Amino acid sequence: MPALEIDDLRITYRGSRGVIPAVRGISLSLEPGDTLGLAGESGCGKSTVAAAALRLLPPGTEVSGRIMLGGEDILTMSFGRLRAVRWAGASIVFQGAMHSLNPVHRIARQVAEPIVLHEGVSTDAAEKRAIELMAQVGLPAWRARSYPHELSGGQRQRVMIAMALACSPQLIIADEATTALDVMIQAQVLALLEGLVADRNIALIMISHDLSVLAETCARLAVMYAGKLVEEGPSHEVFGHARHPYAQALSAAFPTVGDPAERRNPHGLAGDPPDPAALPTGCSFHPRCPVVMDTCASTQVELRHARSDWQAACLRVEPMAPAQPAMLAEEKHD
Ligand SMILES: Nc1ncnc2c1ncn2[C@@H]1O[C@H](COP(=O)(O)OP(=O)(O)OP(=O)(O)O)[C@@H](O)[C@H]1O
Repeated sequence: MPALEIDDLRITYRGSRGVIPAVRGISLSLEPGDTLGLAGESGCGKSTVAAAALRLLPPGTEVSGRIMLGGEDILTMSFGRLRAVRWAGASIVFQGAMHSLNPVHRIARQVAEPIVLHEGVSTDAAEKRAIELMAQVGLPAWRARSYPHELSGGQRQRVMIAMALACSPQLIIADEATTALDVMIQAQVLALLEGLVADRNIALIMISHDLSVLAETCARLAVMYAGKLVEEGPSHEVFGHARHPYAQALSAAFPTVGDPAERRNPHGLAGDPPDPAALPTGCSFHPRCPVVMDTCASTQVELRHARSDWQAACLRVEPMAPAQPAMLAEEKHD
């Protein structure tokens, strides 16, 4: 059973800024142990997808489609079940989550909190587990008695990862979890997270605007633009050999993992992403596309398979030929 299955997810915010269709029909599937990097410029809807996966969107937000976490429907489950699923079924490490540690409580107590809440064990037993978890994320036992302000940024982010792992979820979403850290520490924390999820067969979605970091950590990459996926495939193909011109531009903007000196204009493109409340017609990327064609302004392009494991939403991508009837007959015969 997939750890997470998202099917035709659509999310619209309604508020003082008007109607904002932030996510416009996204489908994703992750088996246990799968790692997926979700990339795209600011405002393309990455965090909205993450928040939806745990039903953390603001009240009044319109959501349609289906989000199945380990076979359970997140969008329709009761609040009681939802409380049980958060931390224990899936957990999110947000950008700057390290600032959300409670300054007046010692570290061990905070890591122990979800364990007490979800597993009903005593505080002492949970703190013992917390210290074991801290060792697994590379923090010495004596740090258990520290307060958050006594830890460096990297150490606090390790604490957040320990909390995310505490109740053995089947899915972890890391949303720009290491962006605030310096490059060396970022690499250490990412390697740690990668190892921990692999050991435990946890599915991981890692969100970043930096495609090179995602390609290093995740087996597959998905690139979002204006609320839609524009490309999805194996990391070693999408990073460096992308089919969609937007994914190509993102790859070119982050050519080398973790080397800020090599980073060119992070957009690598003229202009900005469109206002989600006033999207261009046809392909949303066409006004910025370096290889735009006349038909792009009038044609909505959905993801098409360039290969069985690789999809891109661009008219220039030659769709894979459909399987021949003779081959199908042979498969049936087998
Ligand atoms: N609570 C909200 N109310 C109204 N609009 C929102 C809300 N949260 C996000 N948005 C809008 O939805 C769109 C998608 O935002 P989202 O934060 O998901 O993008 P993102 O790709 O994660 O960007 P970033 O990398 O900057 O976090 C943006 O236009 C954003 O302004």
